[in-house]
Amino acid sequence: MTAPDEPDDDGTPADQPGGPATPDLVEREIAVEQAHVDLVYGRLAEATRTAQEVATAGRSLFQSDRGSYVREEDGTGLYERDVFAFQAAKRLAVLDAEHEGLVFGRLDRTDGEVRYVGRIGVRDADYEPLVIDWRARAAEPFYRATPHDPMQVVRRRVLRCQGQQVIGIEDDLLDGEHARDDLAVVGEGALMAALTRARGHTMRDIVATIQGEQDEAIRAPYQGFTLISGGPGTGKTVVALHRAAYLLYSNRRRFTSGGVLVVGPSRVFMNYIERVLPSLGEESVTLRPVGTVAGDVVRLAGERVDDAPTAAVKGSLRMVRVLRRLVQEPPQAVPLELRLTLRGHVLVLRVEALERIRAEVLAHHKLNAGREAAEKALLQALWRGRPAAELDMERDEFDDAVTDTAAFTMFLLAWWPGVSAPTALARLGDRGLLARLAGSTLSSAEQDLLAASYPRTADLPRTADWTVADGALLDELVSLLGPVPESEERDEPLFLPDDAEYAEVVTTADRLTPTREVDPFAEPHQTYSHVLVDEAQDITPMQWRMLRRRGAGASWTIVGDPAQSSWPDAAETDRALKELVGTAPVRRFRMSTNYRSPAEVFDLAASVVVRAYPEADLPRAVRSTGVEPLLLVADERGVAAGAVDAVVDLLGEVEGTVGVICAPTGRDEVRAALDAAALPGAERLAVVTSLESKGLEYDGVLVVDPDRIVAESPGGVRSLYVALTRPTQRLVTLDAAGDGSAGWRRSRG
Ligand SMILES: Nc1ncnc2c1ncn2[C@@H]1O[C@H](COP(=O)(O)OP(=O)(O)OP(=O)(O)O)[C@@H](O)[C@H]1O
Repeated sequence: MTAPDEPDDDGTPADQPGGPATPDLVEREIAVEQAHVDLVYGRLAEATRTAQEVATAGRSLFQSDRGSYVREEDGTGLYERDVFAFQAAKRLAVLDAEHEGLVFGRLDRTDGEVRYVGRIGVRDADYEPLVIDWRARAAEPFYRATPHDPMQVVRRRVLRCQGQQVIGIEDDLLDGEHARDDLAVVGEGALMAALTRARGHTMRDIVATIQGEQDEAIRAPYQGFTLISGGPGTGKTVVALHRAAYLLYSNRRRFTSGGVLVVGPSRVFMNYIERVLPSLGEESVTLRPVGTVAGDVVRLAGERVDDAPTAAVKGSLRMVRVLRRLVQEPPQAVPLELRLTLRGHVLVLRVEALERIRAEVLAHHKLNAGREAAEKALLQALWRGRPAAELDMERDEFDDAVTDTAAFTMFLLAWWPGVSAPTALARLGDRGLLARLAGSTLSSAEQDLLAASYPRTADLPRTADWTVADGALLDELVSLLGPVPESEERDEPLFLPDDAEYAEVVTTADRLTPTREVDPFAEPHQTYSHVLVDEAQDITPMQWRMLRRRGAGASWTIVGDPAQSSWPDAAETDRALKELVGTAPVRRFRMSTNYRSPAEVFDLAASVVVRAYPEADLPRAVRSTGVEPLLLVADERGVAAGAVDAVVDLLGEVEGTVGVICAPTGRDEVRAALDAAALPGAERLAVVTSLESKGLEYDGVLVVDPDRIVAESPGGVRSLYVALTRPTQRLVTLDAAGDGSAGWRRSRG
């Protein structure tokens, strides 16, 4: 591509590389870029029209008009030629609706070539590229070139657009030596411009300003495990999402047919990130909060959370042992004896024999797949115990006669019923049974907690009652029990009906074509060819097992920061992750720059976390606002009233969102006080717990009663660290006690 015509140069020194940009110059440069952007949109509009015409004409010709019959191969050729344009136009419609700017970058190279970079690749009628897809190799220098290693790029330009209008440009001069005299350089730098803009309620893509170290992680090969670490605000989440889009681009066949699963901490978080992939033109990724990953095998809402100590028991690897014992238990209310009459003779199997048979069958079969084997074993035992002298029968005849009796058939169904995972898990509410199963595995206090979380009612817990941690236990049970035979599902069905509502932001329906070789009875879990896990520091060992079932043959991207963990036993999660990785190849990337919080805010947060967690990976903040965090103390009216005052000020100080972060037991009171105050600008406000604030960000943040957050979270100070690192602009804290006793302040390093 050659450089588009520059408008007439008025010859002022301001046009020289590096010189100050006058408003005139900026306007003229914008006009140049607008001309190219118009060309691209014009080309796409033209391609859409042709594709639609061909589609319509082709359909009518093939369907009815025998007179103007067109040979099939001609029609196919027309379709093929325009399918690309049609698909591109369809994607553009998505992008247009979702996002500003299909074209966002330009590279001026030392050899005079100009390359435009955009969300998708577009060619002109002669097949010359008008825009290169950001994921293509030719676009790499846009993200990697630096003044130190310019990669043949003289000037990198970022275009800011609103719809199809170019409204701003930001340049970096990377190679002054090779710059033409008339090469203009304008703007303050695209990154800073992007970072200082106010935030909305959903995350934006960063495709125009991806930084070098981020780009390396995004474009890393897919095989094995890619582990991305870094402190708060270093872009781990956006990098992971752009990586998903990159993998789909560079290995489309593999990943669209095999599927990509993105797992995050909560539904709020998934809603926050859900627009990033569509804005990059990717609709085919499955997004799931970790609480509903098991939604493919059991019905669950996965919204409720257990209190911290209970969640810790349910997440521990020790639960595997408890559940294995649970499935060995005879189901509730099974008959203790088999007794039937055959040709006047009474045949009996007593409880000891039955227990032996059950254990033997379960040693080789999952419970729900074991009934046939159980039947055979019962027949064998009856045969061995028959009065052989008096009952003169061949074996086949004997078996037929026994299985024909109603007593045997009814016994078998009652003694070996199909058991669903929810039915099995609910039995842990039986404290006596739990003591038997977990006596040597869980402490008595832990058993109490577990039993109390499954109330003993006549009915099963409702779908909405299962907690996030229960999801992994139910999943483990499905894998231990196998699917319930369809004919006898008595409670919650194992497979979801078509209209089931579960939290899948983008469905995989398209992906699951009938050609997939998955036998749902052999392996009920949906599997994926790439699994991407965000906030991995909070994935419990039981949840890692659940995720592993979704990605048995997958490649993985795992993103996290141990210093933000809310799991009490960091070593145990670490072990679980190591077990998952095994001997597979591992690639590690560390993100080192905090793009979210100003230095003043991050310094405070860092000083708090290092005391409790000295090994925290502290990034360098890229911005500074000159405004120190405000540390307030509630007066005699209490924290809720103090929070309302502080929020009024914050709403006035920042343009975008304001987050109020509370301890779990304090949130409702603060929310009620804010609701009652009915503040103008309340639509910009969110009141959340520190757990719920994971992965999110707000322009202004009020952290209410930091000591209480530390006290109520299993992650302790690490949970407070999460809260303190959410602001993009302003941080305010509000202590409850006015006597200077706030522990978190005293413990600052
Ligand atoms: N290259 C970039 N250009 C523009 N903005 C960026 C860039 N990298 C990151 N950001 C912004 O920085 C903020 C933090 O990014 P992100 O949420 O991905 O960080 P994180 O490392 O996942 O944080 P945490 O661990 O705290 O959840 C987001 O607003 C993101 O858009």
